[in-house]
Amino acid sequence: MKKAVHFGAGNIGRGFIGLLLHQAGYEVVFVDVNQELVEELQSRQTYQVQLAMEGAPLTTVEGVTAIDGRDESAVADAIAGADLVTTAVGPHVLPHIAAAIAQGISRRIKGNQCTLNVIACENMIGGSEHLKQHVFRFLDEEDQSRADQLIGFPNAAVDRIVPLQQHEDKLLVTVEPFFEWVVDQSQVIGDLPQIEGVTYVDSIWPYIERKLYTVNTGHAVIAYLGYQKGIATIHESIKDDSILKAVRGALEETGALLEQKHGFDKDTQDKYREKILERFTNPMLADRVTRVGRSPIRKLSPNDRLVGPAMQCVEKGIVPEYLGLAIAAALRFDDREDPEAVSIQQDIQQSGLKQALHKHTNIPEGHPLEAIILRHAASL
Ligand SMILES: NC(=O)c1ccc[n+]([C@@H]2O[C@H](COP(=O)([O-])OP(=O)(O)OC[C@H]3O[C@@H](n4cnc5c(N)ncnc54)[C@H](O)[C@@H]3O)[C@@H](O)[C@H]2O)c1
Ligand SMILES: O=P(O)(O)OC[C@@H](O)[C@@H](O)[C@H](O)[C@H](O)CO
Repeated sequence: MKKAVHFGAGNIGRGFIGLLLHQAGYEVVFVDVNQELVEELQSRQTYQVQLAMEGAPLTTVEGVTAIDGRDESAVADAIAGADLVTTAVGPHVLPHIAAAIAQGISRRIKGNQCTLNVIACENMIGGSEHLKQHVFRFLDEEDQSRADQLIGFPNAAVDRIVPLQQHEDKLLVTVEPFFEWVVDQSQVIGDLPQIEGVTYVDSIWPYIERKLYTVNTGHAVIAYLGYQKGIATIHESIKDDSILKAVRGALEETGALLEQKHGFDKDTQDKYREKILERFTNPMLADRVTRVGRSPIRKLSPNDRLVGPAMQCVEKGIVPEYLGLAIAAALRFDDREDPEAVSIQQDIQQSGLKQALHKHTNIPEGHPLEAIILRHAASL
């Protein structure tokens, strides 16, 4: 049986990647640092996935196990014998799993010449390449040159809304019915992993930008504006007329950018946007605005879903009015449970909103986007 090592037994790990890998005939070994999750997976070796729709049956994922991520040697052993490695840990965690992956690669290339692909399934542009850079820091020159020939790090875009789980069964995971997993085949080394549900494309760039700047931009606009209005969930927030207007406005801005940049035709992009807005209305997900708005420092960073497209819009002559509104709302996101939100609020208190804006977004002083954001921030 083929073996896949998957880092992150959380929502996307169990509810999407683990499920598809299992259905493709892989034995899935999860790596996680959450001891409770690891022990449950080790003892039960099975879990269930539930679709967020009326009357949907449960799908059982069997033959899984887990390794504690702190046991680097055990993780490296698993990688040495794996056919595929995937991750869904969050972008900021990738540097922390790099040492174990490097150790596994090093053991593996000394023992065999089999190719391996490592796919980061994170909401970020160039996630697998980014992971590769971290992994290569732990390899000597000889291993680096062999790894370059044997180990692929194909970039990917993953899309499936998986909210925070609140079941008595700690492993049960509720997911939306829709999913999309796109992988850059030009970066795969060896045979393409055969996984039903994975779409291989020649260049991932347009797909990841379209996903991040539509699904995640739209999600962020709703989350930050919903939070400002004291609304708890995404599906309730999108019922508010002013929020619906703002998310449509922001997605028209990113849509115009994507059309100019990647040549997506307007009709296709309009249909894509409407499908996504419909996904956000699913009440059975009960997806909290605090989950979707989580980690605002990451979400306000220059290459992420708000500032990234807003800056590019300005360059292309598109006025990012609604993106600017969402950036202002993100700066006002003061969820005390979120360490990044707390840190931004401290910066605002100490140095003022304008300084905090520059620090977290890298938007230059005097840039047209600055004025749009400050105007909206003053009225929130
Ligand atoms: N939830 C979604 O709707 C969704 C959809 C698409 C993509 N994503 C992306 O998937 C990634 C994971 O998101 P999630 O919602 O599943 O988060 P999550 O918090 O549910 O899962 C992350 C898991 O990673 C584990 N982890 C943390 N540090 C680790 C380490 N050093 N080694 C191994 N495991 C570690 C955590 O314990 C947790 O179980 C993120 O990049 C997210 O943007 C999420
Ligand atoms: O996971 P994040 O924090 O990057 O973004 C929050 C949500 O927008 C995200 O998890 C979506 O649910 C997901 O990307 C849908 O595919």
